[in-house]
Amino acid sequence: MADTTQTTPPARHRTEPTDPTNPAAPTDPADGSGLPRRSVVRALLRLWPYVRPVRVRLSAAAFVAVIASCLSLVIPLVLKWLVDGPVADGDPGGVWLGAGYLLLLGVAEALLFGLRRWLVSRPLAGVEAAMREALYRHLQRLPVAFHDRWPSGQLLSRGTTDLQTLRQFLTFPLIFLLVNGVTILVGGVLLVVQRWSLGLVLLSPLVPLLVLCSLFEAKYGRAARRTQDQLGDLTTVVEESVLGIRIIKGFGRHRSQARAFKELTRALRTTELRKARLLAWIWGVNTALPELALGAALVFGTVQVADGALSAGTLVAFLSTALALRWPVESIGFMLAMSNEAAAATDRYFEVMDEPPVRDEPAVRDEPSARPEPEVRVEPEVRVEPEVRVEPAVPVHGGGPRDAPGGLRFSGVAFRYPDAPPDAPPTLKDVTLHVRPGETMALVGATGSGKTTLTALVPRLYDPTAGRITLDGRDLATIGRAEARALVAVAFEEPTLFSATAAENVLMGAEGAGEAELRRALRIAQAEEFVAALPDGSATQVGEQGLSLSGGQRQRLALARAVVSRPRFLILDDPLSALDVHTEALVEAALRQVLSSTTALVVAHRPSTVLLADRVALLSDGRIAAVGTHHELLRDNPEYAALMSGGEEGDR
Ligand SMILES: Nc1ncnc2c1ncn2[C@@H]1O[C@H](COP(=O)(O)OP(=O)(O)OP(=O)(O)O)[C@@H](O)[C@H]1O
Repeated sequence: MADTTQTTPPARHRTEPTDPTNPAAPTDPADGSGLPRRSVVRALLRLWPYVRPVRVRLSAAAFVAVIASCLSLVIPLVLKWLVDGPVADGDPGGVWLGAGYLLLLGVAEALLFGLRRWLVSRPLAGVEAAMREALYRHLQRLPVAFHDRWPSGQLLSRGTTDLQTLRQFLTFPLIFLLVNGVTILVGGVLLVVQRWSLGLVLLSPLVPLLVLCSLFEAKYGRAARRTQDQLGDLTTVVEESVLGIRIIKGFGRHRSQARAFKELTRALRTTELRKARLLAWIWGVNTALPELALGAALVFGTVQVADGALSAGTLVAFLSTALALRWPVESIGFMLAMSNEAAAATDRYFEVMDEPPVRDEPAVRDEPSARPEPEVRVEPEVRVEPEVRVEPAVPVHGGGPRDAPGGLRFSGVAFRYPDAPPDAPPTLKDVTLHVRPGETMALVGATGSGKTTLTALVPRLYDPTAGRITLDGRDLATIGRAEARALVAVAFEEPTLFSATAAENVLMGAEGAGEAELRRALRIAQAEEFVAALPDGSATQVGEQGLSLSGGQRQRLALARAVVSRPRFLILDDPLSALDVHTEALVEAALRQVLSSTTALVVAHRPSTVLLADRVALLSDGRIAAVGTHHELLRDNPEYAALMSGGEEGDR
């Protein structure tokens, strides 16, 4: 087989025709797509680890199919015997016997093809399931940065349509390319043996067909890849439209959204039509050239029979063999098309599978020498505001001495998103902050200042690019991700609920937690009452497939999930933003009990949330610009006062 395409692995712009990861990849200028080409066989060979467990069944199915196909070549030989023997001799008994043989051969062929399908159906469905499971498992282990980069539709289409394409390839073209190849070879030998001169006439289109097929394959491969990418883009748009249906309707954007969708479907249709044209072209060529050769052989053979140089039976057998080879030859274009689609699907599948997963092991070993030195990047012209380190006016819950080793400590932490533009400054430049054991620290900053980014470093959703974070004196880089996530619980402003019951959603936060813990967590999050009022209480299905909950109800369930495990460290990213003032006050009162035994970092936008905290840290320009109590910062820090202005009224 010749070549197919491979485009750029990840991409927000899936159908961009360039491959930045491989600028030297050869392209086919004639195609005009600029897409690089890649060996179909090399791509498909990567399926071997998944196909290996079913290799015996697959080989047996191929063997059975080859036998069935070759049986069809025996039929012309029986015909020859029938025409030259019983028919020529006027022997009705012999004719009935011949008809019986033909019927037997036909039935045997049908049974064998049925057996082939039975042999492969179940194991290949298993291969598809195993590949899908492997993809899902791998997606769970890929870093958050990967998911930031990849559109969800591209991942969805890889896990659905691409894997379906692969199963179809393994069920049909993989076996039939072999079967057809063997049938054409055996049939060709039979033709030449029966009458070499006629055989050569019939086989004369072979070389031009091979050349045309390889041309077809190269072009079709690129179109196949493009279609699958466009399908992924389309899936992304559909998914976003469904998830954002309220926004689309609310802003009356359904027309523009429909227009954008139409453009994508048009682009997909254009590529599909290109594929159809290519397929029609190769199908036409694969039919016309052999038919022309067959016509020529028929004329040539008839002349030979008329001259008495050839028996009528031999000509009938010859033509029957030629007709038996029609389908194997005609279908080659179709088989190549499916193989190219499978190769493109394989490439797309392994683009994700080849992404390195996050390893659940410490980034560095717990040796002082192995720890990365905090990289303090302070540009001389940028003045860092001195930290207002004033002892809290209110007593710190369970607080230790000022420089106790425990708690949560950031030392010279810097962070840049992996997909940030190269000239963009890092999101966090030099964050140094100590949240004492048992202390609740509010994190305040202008929008986009990096608060969410900083909190995401604690459960190791991302690792800092420089500097160090310690949990109770232990370097986070020396703690495995699983352990870090057992120590740290998080609740985000955007509460995500899964298609599961309310109880299951909450208990996701603590392995092995029971009913008592569930009740306690729901009580703290002020969710007990509304959960009890759900049709099946905490056993009510919520999330995407379940009952729709209000934003505040979702936030409270997410908060319950964060506190259910009584975490050592709690990270809350503005988790009360959707609550009314009254409920917020109740949640805060209950949270205070939890927070007194937990070291917490709470992103806050409103003074009411800030007042939950013992102290407040102001994040500005990628650094902690000030630390103090709410009132101290209000008094001493104009930036903080500006951020908090307007929210004071009504707060305690
Ligand atoms: N995945 C990402 N890749 C690249 N840049 C990102 C990514 N996520 C966030 N950013 C950028 O990092 C900066 C800080 O974002 P972050 O969400 O941490 O801010 P924030 O202080 O939490 O904002 P807000 O108060 O509005 O929630 C922003 O400029 C944002 O554009």
